[in-house]
Amino acid sequence: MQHHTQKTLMEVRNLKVHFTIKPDNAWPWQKGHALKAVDGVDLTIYEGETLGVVGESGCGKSTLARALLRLVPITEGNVVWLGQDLTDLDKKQMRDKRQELQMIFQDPLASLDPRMTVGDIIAEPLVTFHPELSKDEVKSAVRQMMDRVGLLPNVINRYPHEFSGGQCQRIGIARALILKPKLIVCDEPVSALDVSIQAQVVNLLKELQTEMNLSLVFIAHDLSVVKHISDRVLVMYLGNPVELASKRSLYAQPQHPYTKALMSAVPVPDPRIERSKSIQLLAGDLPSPINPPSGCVFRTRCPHANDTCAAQKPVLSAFSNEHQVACSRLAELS
Ligand SMILES: Nc1ncnc2c1ncn2[C@@H]1O[C@H](COP(=O)(O)OP(=O)(O)OP(=O)(O)O)[C@@H](O)[C@H]1O
Repeated sequence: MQHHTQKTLMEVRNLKVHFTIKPDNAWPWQKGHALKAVDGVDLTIYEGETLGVVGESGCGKSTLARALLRLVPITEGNVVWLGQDLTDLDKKQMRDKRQELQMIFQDPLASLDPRMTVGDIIAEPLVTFHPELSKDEVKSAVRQMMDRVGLLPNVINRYPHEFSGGQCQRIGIARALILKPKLIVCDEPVSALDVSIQAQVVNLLKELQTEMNLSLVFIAHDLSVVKHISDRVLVMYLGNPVELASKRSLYAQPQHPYTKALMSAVPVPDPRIERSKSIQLLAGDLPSPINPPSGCVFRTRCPHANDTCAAQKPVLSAFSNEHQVACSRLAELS
């Protein structure tokens, strides 16, 4: 598989993020329980690759994204960045790492400071980490980056509210790239944008990735959005990884019943077909991460679940050398 020859940037080991529920926000039976937003993720991120992360709302994608940059407290496990465990670092050391690890957010306007001009927003990380640079040097770096992401030079003194969602996301991308990071975690960067704009932003990220040898973690709630940009895709369900594979293998032969259901929900020209198919395949509601099902967390919605699934929690295991699946019944079903 292609990535075996690539350098490892990040190694995520048994990562768990559990939130404590504040007594005021909880029903009596929930008190003292943890909300298991991410419950045991193992993952390697290679240099220059794009890893898509997909799952429905609430499955823990955003929490996983934030945990990779330690923007949420990590309950258990490790995030090793270029051989160094980020969970060992103090605040100052972690802040310094932000030069190499950046994030792009879902709501482009909300993530930009409304009182700052575009030029200042993009310059800020550079000014913070490189106080030695002259004003002219900063300005020229900002102009270059603006050009690179498709913003015209004459907008440099404007404010975020004057821009469309797509342009705001370009500003966010320029800001994330100005320090030439190695990894960018993109948390649903196009979900809030018009469908007609989504492809432009995805294509821009892909171009920049190739040009700068960036690695991207690209989060989305449906498989069609990550298909174009990803080298590998991780499918999450209720805080757990259910399938991790090369793009080719995942889309050609999805193995996990949840992934198969997601595939069927990928928009098709006739909306009536899409709806009836996804309902048929994914019956029932998403269980609560406060009280997840025992064993396999997907079993309550899985058409193939049996007693083993209730008793044993499956872990990602090799289906082929480029494809891992967490399903106890894989051998019988595939
Ligand atoms: N700070 C927090 N405190 C308590 N619970 C949280 C917190 N952040 C997230 N959660 C909960 O963790 C679970 C996972 O949330 P997360 O936002 O990671 O999911 P997601 O897959 O990104 O969903 P979405 O697509 O809606 O953003 C949810 O049940 C959510 O309510």
